[in-house]
Amino acid sequence: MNPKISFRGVSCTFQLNGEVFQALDNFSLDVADGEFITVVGPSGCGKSTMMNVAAGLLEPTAGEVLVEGRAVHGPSPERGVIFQQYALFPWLTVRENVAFGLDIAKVPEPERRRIVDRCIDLVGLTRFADALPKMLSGGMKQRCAIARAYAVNPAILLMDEPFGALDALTRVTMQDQLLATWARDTRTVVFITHDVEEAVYLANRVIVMAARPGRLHQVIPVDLPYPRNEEMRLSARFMEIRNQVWNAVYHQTPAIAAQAPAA
Ligand SMILES: Nc1ncnc2c1ncn2[C@@H]1O[C@H](COP(=O)(O)OP(=O)(O)OP(=O)(O)O)[C@@H](O)[C@H]1O
Repeated sequence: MNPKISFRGVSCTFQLNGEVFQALDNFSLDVADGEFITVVGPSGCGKSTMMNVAAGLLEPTAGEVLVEGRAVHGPSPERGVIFQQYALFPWLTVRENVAFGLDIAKVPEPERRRIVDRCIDLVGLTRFADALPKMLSGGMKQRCAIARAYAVNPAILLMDEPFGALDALTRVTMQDQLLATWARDTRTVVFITHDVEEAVYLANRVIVMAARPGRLHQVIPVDLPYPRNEEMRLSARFMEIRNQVWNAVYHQTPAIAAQAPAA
């Protein structure tokens, strides 16, 4: 079967203080339709750069990203993007923020209301539907951003550390909600995280990147069945894969190993 997303030899360079800096070097990866992949790696290894190319927000210096065989040259509603910074419109309520993409797509009113209510409910913000973003906590803002991305029902979700700013409990709940949504309504997901356990818990495959230059380091399949649950986090197999990902991330080089947090 043809991949949903295909990174083909993607390289990105930036000019930094008059010098050429290689943020991503010859990155190639196929992502299958409906696959959930997570991306981990040391800071500065090009994770966001890779995602920005897939989102169509950045043109690569070499190579290309194909979606269903078509080259990406700009953003598209088929690719929903969620960043750690919530990027909500401060003057719109939660409901209006979530409805934003549907307004642009001219989805008629009864249908729009149904979708907005469902997405707000999915992220647990029903009581705050008429609140402005300034009245929400960080976690609630992020849930609103996620509801907004879900509302336009993109075939591909590109998520750049979406749960990074959430407290531990909200984060675990959001992981389960994301997997439940994905199981009901399968999309292709590319999810960047710094959290190795989160990477293993969510993914079909964990992509480990390396830095200087940013590149693909290892692809680690996660052979745990779905639906995943809290008990699995304590299973021997989960710990085994988690340790494999941990070693791939933090023992790439002695310099990175020296900075590694306690395992
Ligand atoms: N627009 C830019 N101009 C110059 N350098 C850039 C630009 N964007 C990214 N870089 C550099 O490219 C490298 C990769 O950045 P990127 O944000 O993709 O890494 P990352 O793996 O997502 O990092 P982190 O985990 O810290 O978020 C970094 O060294 C960064 O400083």
